[in-house]
Amino acid sequence: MSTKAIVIQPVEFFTNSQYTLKQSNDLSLDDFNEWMTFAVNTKKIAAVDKQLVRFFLRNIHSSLDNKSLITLSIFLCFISTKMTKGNVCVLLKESLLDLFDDGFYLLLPSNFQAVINGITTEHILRIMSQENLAIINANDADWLTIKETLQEIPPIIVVANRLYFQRMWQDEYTVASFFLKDNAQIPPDIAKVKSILNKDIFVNPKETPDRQKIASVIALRKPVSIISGGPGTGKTRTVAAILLAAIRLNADKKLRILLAAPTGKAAARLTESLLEARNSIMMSEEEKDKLALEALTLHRLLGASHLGDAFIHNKHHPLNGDILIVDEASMIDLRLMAKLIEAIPKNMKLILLGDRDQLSSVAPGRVLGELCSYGGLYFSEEMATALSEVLEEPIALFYDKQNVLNRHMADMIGFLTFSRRFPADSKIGQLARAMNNKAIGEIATLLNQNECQYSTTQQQFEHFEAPLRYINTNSTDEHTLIQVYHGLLKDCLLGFKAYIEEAKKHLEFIAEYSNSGPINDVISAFNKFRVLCAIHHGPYGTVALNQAIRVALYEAELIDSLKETHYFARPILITRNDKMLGLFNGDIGITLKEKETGLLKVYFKNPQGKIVSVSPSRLPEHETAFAMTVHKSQGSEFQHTLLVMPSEPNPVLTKELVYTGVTRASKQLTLYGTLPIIFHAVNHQTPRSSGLIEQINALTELYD
Ligand SMILES: Nc1ncnc2c1ncn2[C@@H]1O[C@H](COP(=O)(O)OP(=O)(O)OP(=O)(O)O)[C@@H](O)[C@H]1O
Repeated sequence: MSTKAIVIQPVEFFTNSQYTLKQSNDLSLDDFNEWMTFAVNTKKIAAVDKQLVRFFLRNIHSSLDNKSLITLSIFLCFISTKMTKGNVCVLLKESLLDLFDDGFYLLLPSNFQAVINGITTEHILRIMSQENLAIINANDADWLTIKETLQEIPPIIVVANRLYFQRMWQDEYTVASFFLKDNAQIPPDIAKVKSILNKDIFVNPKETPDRQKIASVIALRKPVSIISGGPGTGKTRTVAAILLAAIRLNADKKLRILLAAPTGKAAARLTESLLEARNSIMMSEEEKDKLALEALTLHRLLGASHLGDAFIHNKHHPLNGDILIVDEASMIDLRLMAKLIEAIPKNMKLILLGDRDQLSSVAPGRVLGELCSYGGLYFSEEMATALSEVLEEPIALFYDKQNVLNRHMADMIGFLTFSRRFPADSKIGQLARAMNNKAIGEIATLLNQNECQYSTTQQQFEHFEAPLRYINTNSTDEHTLIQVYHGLLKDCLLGFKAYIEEAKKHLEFIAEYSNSGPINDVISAFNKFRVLCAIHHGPYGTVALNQAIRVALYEAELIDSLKETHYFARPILITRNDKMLGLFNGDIGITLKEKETGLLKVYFKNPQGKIVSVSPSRLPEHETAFAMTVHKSQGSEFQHTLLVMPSEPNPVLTKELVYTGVTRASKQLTLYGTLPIIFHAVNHQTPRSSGLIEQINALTELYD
């Protein structure tokens, strides 16, 4: 590798342009529209927020006065911004001033701030109700009982203090009622379950009680179940056990088993892990063949059409199968969960797998996390009896009547807690657990003990091979900051070197994309190391780092182009679905040269393990992927993850984000950041408003 100096590129920072306040006491709706246009252009609100306000105002029929129209517009704009931030509903407060306290108020020019002064939320809701834009209900039960009689449902629904867009409420209702559906499936004989699970499947448990066995009994007995656990806690192994037990319980019929995950990468990992899991359980060759299953993306499973967001499989045309396993369920947003649920026939068993502590979906909802809040080590009397029968442990261990929060829900949730990937002495595991528990002192001790210093002789941070490295980026000294950036780029060079050398080694062999062996090797080499950032912008964001890594690779003569947009070994991250090409948001491809033509092609491995190639000019929206956001890394893991935190606090910094970033590392984690920023993140949880729990509770009361 060349020892030439690394050139650090200037970093672009987001600059705010100014909005000129119109000096008028007689504000009109046009003025608010003008402000919204400015706010969209300066990325203070999304274009969809503006469109939504205009859409609603078109449906106003009476002649509201100017002030009411402006106030209503501001309110609508506010609720739209909340929904675009991932909330399913808005939790209402008494006055608009209180309601807007999360920063929206400060976005507004002072003239508009003055307009909403003293206005109560009730006043706005009354206007919306009069205009037939909203229906107001005192509580969930009210709404559930009158829902059936309504001919036309207005676009906004208010239940107790929660305001929804109608579609969101409907999706939440679909999800809530699905999880409470009657058990139309007859649970298998518990004695048979016991003999099957205890024979070869679960031997020598690593913990007492054996939570993998508990989760298996739950999944075999309930039509819908959730298995949540951190990395390496045996979710896939438990699924293999459940499927094998189901096959043995149904020896007389051919079970139709479906596997799916939200992204292509997660689907490919599920296929691979399940194939691997078969080797850790004693089974016949015939049973092994039955478990050689291929996972699909959820979109493919449901049959995404080339037009619009409708699916081929829905309540009128449900899926065909007996058991459906969906992995990485924390990534499923409310909308997709509702669509999935609608496509599930009555006799199909659904098992959701995921890690409740990971980042939620980008779109509204935190479905898995919320559902998991019902789980624990307590069950209804019926389930507790079944469990103690199979586990041969006293019932008192599992059944404490006082603790049953909601027996319908608790009975379908199994938590796995023993991580085989991160045993007690694993530093990555210790850090992840400390972050999850918000154990600030423990985090500080772990990071301080593993802090690495810059070696001026080697011009890099020491101990590149260590399992946990912390590099403190906190400094006001320019020289130190430059050194940190140098060290960071040197780490990137060391991390990506093996991948680029692998790509170069095969340069002559990649004759065509059907020759998948070498391409697989290059993709695997790339997947061993990754830079993850919390954000896009700033010196420690993906944009600046991708640019700087490219320059560093060029300076080290690992890549030979600095000018062209597309270049040999450029990793590509797809950011927009292209159904025609079969490429989806989150897919990663590698730019290589086709030997025969000498042309660059981007090679992707699809969830079925096939290599597909696309000319760079035909790629849908994409970015460089040396550095990517933690959000985009969900469902993947890398041997060595280099996690880079920003130097300033940011609303995206949450406990779920750092936990997800840290747990993407399977063997080595290098963390660039500062303790105050890491503590700031750990102390913030993803703020998402939803009424899923309230709806489930209200429905439980109705059903009971
Ligand atoms: N009961 C068990 N007996 C033996 N090995 C097990 C058992 N449970 C899990 N393992 C092993 O532990 C490792 C992790 O298990 P698994 O892949 O099922 O975890 P996971 O929770 O699905 O991981 P991921 O976070 O990658 O999704 C695998 O090598 C698996 O074979």
